[in-house]
Amino acid sequence: MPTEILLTDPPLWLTTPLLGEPAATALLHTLDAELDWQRPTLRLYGREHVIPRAQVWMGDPEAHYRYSGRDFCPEPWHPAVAELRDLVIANLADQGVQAGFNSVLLNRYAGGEERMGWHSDDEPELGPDPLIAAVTLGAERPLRFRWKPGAAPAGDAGAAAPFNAWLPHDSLLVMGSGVQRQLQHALLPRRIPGLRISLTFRRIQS
Ligand SMILES: O=C(O)CCC(=O)C(=O)O
Ligand SMILES: [Fe+2]
Repeated sequence: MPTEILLTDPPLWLTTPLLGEPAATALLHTLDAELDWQRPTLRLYGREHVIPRAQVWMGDPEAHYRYSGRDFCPEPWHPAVAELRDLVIANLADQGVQAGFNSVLLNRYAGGEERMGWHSDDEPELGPDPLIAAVTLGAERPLRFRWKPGAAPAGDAGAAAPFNAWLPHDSLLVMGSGVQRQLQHALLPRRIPGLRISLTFRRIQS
């Protein structure tokens, strides 16, 4: 499986394809049809906002998670998601990376206007230095990265600039050690039509 290295320090890389066809497209439709997609409201600066996407939180029963001030209890693993989790773990093992995931946040973007704002996946439950594996199915959109203040690599100005990681259908983006500490990422609205579902596998420490 071809791998494209986006950053070496901290490590950020993209592997495509992951499942191959027709499996990847079949999985997109299975998840779209069979999951109980939720649009919770979040409190931001004292006001309630419906999130601009839909989501499902899934995982082992003990993998509780606080996100934007709310406590999420995971849904049990859908068999297709559990199978994908194991494939991602095997793919990482092939690349010499030991990883275990007890939970996944699934995000469903109905079209280009749906989005996720700037953040790092740095909640305390994830531990000091999480490895997060993000699978994309459906429309190809860019995940935008920007360096946190003081974290950008020294040297030429280009290395410190924000950049896009284009995430094609059936791809695996790995955010390794230091990515959450040094960078933020966002899925910004773009005039790119089509359904996209992402699965960000994580390990919650208990
Ligand atoms: O949809 C994406 O690719 C990004 C999702 C993400 O950043 C997250 O689930 O924390
Ligand atoms: Fe994220």
